[in-house]
Amino acid sequence: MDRMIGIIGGSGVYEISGLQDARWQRVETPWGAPSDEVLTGILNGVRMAFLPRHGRGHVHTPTTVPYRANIAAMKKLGVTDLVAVSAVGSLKEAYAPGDFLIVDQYIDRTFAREKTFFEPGLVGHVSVAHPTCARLSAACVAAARTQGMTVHEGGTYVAMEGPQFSTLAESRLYRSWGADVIGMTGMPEAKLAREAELCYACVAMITDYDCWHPDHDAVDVAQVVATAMKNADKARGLVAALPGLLAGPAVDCTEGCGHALDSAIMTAPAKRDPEVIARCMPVMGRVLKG
Ligand SMILES: CSC[C@H]1O[C@H](OP(=O)(O)O)[C@H](O)[C@@H]1O
Ligand SMILES: Nc1ncnc2[nH]cnc12
Repeated sequence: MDRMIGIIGGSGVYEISGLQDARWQRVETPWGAPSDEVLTGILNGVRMAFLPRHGRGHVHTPTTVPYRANIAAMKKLGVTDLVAVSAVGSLKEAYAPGDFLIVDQYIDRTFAREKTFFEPGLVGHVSVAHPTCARLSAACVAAARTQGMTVHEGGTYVAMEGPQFSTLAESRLYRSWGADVIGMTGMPEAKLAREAELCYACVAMITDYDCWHPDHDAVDVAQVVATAMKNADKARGLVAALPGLLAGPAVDCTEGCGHALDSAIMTAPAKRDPEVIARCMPVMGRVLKG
């Protein structure tokens, strides 16, 4: 099998263009339906799957996005390399609206979401010390450079519950922690991708200065949408450059993403719940089979 690229599109990115044999298809998972149908097709010889995170027309709040179904749908379609595109606020002067940042760390402040595929009857713990795939992230940086984009390599994303934007005190607190950008959807997406043994990278599109910057108005949806629209073509250019950088057979990722579950499962085989095993098979089949 060859590598397959999955794209989860964030606010302002509800489709990708240029796919051969493009079709929107329904995918069902044990965790229900994903945010929308998935657009599949071929781009420059590489199989692609695109899913708008909030659904076409933006129907899901950051809390109600069906994160488990989204990751499971990508896995089920055969995706090996999953790139998330996310609109974010900047927490640093040097990261200006219109710039892109390839995230490599997260602070997870979300609290009202299902964050794991594991459940009683099948308990496991994966490492998220390095929550993104360095190989895939490097490809995203290279793809951004082919488009002449201003791209920052590595940075910490604060995932907040939302849907309200931050208070000034919160924004200042996150800055004091040294975080770089803030958004509402990066978690639990990255954690679930790790449990599903997918390579995951996050292309953060900076749309605003949140509310801490003395020279800029506090963020509102109009600002986010205007900057996202202005930069959507750049994001699409980055996506179009990925197949040329990632094409090839689906050999094990050098970063070990495809083996995240090797020593993760704690529940003794005799104590595992067959129903839970059946449910988790589409995402953890590699270690649950046999
Ligand atoms: C439209 S402003 C807030 C909204 O935008 C970001 O979405 P995404 O991460 O899917 O690009 C942010 O996380 C919020 O969900
Ligand atoms: N300032 C901000 N806070 C949270 N999510 C965002 N998405 C885009 N800008 C944001």
